[in-house]
Amino acid sequence: MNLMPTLNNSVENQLSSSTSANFLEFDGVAKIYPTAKGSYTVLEDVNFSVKEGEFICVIGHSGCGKSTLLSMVSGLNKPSIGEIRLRNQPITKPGPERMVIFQNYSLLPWKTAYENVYLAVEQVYKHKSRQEKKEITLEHLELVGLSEAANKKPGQLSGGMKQRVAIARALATRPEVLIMDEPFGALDPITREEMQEELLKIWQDHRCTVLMITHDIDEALFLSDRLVMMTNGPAAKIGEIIEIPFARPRDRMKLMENTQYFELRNYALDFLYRRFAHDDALE
Ligand SMILES: Nc1ncnc2c1ncn2[C@@H]1O[C@H](COP(=O)(O)OP(=O)(O)OP(=O)(O)O)[C@@H](O)[C@H]1O
Repeated sequence: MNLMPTLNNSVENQLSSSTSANFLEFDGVAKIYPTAKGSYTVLEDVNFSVKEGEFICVIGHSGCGKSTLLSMVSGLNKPSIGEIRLRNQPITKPGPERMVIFQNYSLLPWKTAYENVYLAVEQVYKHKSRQEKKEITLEHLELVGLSEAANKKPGQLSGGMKQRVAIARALATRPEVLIMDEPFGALDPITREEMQEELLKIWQDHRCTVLMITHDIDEALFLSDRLVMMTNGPAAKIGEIIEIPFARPRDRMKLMENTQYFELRNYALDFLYRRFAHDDALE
């Protein structure tokens, strides 16, 4: 089968076709770190537009600059050249409309699940009453199936439950952009698949824009609308963008019966292991 209608091989085409979307735009972005040995260019000439409500996965070999790229969307890091704009406004600092979820959950270990979520709610909804903030917190713990565990501390929760708390905490602040840096990387394969399905359900209901780093091609094909594949660093760029055409809601078993799924999977594997092979093996 010819993959060409599905694969958008030209970053330039991608740009010209999506500039009208201009929800989130990467415009000539480069990141150069000063090091003891001189300047180190991590990312170079990244141009990319994301539509509102899209689910984007980013894949690439270890060290190519995926986290650096998304940390610039969060505002925790700044481009050295170019800019990233959200609704035409350059991103210069962190903001509650952009929330980040990390692999290691980053929960406060001495606070309960409820308190971890409540703290974020309190920071964003300063004008709301205590009762309203409580309701928002409980609603989001329920959303991720953790009402029963609200009073447990992170040390009493499994990895999947801790990541659910992190998702509840991020979503409770109603972000426009959810940035996820390998959120399920520390989970066992079964919990990981469960979390992917939960995330899709939540995303379908709440419809924020998601940017997610993953090392797992199957995860990317199951979750995303488009898969951004990075070239190797230094000076990594967007190599290719694959449009993932599968209808939603997605059913993992049905996807596995779809020959196009394996064609896309093989295409992505070929990109990573042959065309941009690297010493560090992906999963
Ligand atoms: N503050 C910094 N100063 C200098 N170099 C840095 C700094 N932060 C990151 N780097 C380097 O930038 C490169 C990209 O790092 P980054 O964490 O963005 O990659 P990544 O693709 O997310 O990697 P991984 O998949 O292993 O998490 C790496 O070589 C890293 O060592």
